[in-house]
Amino acid sequence: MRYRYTAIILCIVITLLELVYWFSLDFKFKVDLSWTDIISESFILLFNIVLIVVILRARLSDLVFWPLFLGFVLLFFSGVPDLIDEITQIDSLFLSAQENIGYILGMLMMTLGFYLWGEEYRLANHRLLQSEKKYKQLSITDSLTGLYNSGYFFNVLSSEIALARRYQLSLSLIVMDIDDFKSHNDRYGHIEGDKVIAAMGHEIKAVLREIDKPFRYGGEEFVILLPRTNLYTTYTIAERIRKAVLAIEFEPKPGEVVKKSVSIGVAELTEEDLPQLLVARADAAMYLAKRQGKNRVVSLTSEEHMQIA
Ligand SMILES: Nc1nc2c(ncn2[C@@H]2O[C@H](COP(=O)(O)OP(=O)(O)OP(=O)(O)O)[C@@H](O)[C@H]2O)c(=O)[nH]1
Repeated sequence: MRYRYTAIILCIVITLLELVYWFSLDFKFKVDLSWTDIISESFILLFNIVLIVVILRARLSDLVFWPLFLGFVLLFFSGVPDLIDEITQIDSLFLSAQENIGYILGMLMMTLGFYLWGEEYRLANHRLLQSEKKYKQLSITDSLTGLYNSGYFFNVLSSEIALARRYQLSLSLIVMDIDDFKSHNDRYGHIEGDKVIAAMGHEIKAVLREIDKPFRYGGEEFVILLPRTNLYTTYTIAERIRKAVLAIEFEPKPGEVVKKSVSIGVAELTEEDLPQLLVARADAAMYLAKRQGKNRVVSLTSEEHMQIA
């Protein structure tokens, strides 16, 4: 910024030198100066002032500022001889060359400056959109697993249910909980526990289709929404997840290989289901899986749920 004001001071000095040069010439004021000439020249002067204030006040990068500023200076110095020519009778080859060359170069520099300004604006806008997208993604993502977080679950659940109802599509839900996780945490520590949760998140993602939405629901609990999927297919997918997860080998201590199983509950949306009821049914199925010995998938229809509730 300091250099920018130095450049302005330099401009003023050059203008003063120009005026000295002008007064050293042999000239006469025009006697037939009209009001329209005076008004139009005043407006050009005003335009110049506004232009330089805009250029100085806008937070421009050096790449944009210098072509614009140089363009302004050249246009300004091509305007000075034009002004002299308007109000005096003078014949100077130097002034006429200054006017024409200054005008052409000034216009070129201004064009370049405005082009670069536009490009920078476009790029900044693009970056802003990208970071907005990134922050939105972060706000709905669980940092440990990379799955969606539980806060986002209920938003998606309502919209998926609305969509399924509107187009008469099936929709299923999986609730999954890691077995005996407390003892794993107690034995190997919280960090090793986190590694299990992260690896399971990764495995769930790998098994699912693009349209399925997995969430980390609580500490060691996951839920998965499966649009356009009936209970039977969901059961098959849940089995695939259970086997894939069970195949992961953890080594929380050197030489000690551990495998972790999961209990899974599965439910399908019925016509009269409220969102909470679908979750409660899949949850009840998961607890049934725990009670039946863990490491298994249990599905519950709404009739079966009513019988055990
Ligand atoms: N490492 C780690 N542990 C967690 C996290 N969230 C919850 N836990 C732990 O998970 C354990 C859950 O234990 P319980 O709910 O008793 O269940 P469990 O030991 O898995 O037993 P079952 O569910 O019956 O198989 C608790 O010890 C919690 O402290 C987490 O983000 N990281």
